[in-house]
Amino acid sequence: MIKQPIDLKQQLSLYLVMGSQNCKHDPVETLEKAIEGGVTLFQFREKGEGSKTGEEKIELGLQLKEVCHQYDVPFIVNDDLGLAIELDTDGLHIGQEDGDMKKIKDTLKSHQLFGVSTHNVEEALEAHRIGVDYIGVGPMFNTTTKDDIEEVRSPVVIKEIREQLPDIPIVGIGGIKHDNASQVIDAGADGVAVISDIAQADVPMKAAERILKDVKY
Ligand SMILES: Cc1ncc(COP(=O)(O)OP(=O)(O)O)c(N)n1
Ligand SMILES: Cc1ncsc1CCOP(=O)(O)O
Ligand SMILES: [Mg+2]
Repeated sequence: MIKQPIDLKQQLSLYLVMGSQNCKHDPVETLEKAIEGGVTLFQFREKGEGSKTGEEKIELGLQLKEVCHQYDVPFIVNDDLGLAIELDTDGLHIGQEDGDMKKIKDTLKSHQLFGVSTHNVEEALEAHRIGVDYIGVGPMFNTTTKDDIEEVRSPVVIKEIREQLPDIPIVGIGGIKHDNASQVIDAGADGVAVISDIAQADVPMKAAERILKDVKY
């Protein structure tokens, strides 16, 4: 367990979401270099074609958690409540289809952050009512990284959610790159969540630095 963030909004600034299937280079090295480039939060999303399962997934999760903790970056796991408990992660991120939000929240330990994906104002209001720590909103732009995405929303949906929920920590996701990240921040997000622009980069540290320049806090 690491110290919980002093300011979660600040920790959301540059949220790297990644599994081994997303990486051009070795995932442990990719994460380390990306953190050196400024990544502030990490989500282990080992999912889809080419991803690891079973013991291999657990082993990689442990290695990535260790890297995160060397740099005081919280380690969040995607989808997998069992893994979040087993690895005693710093948090869990789930989507609308990933289970009963309230029950999952009640199962997590008090130090564990709870993030939920939302696509519109109604889902965001419900997540807020349940008491999630932050919401992911997307897809902001076109992406080929995830097959089963909902329709592209654009940063306008963040503006709408922000008007209703002035204080909730928000991170945008989906097709975010260095040349469009500022649109997401300008709409009211506290940060951007990124997969391919960092994990597929030739030099992940430079890619992270480049996006971070557009993310003010
Ligand atoms: C920060 C963040 N926001 C949204 C998502 C997407 O979650 P979900 O809709 O459950 O899809 P999968 O990632 O599980 O395929 C996310 N992972 N992180
Ligand atoms: C996990 C996820 N959820 C909504 S879009 C998306 C994929 C984001 O990947 P990329 O940053 O490569 O577009
Ligand atoms: Mg999910």
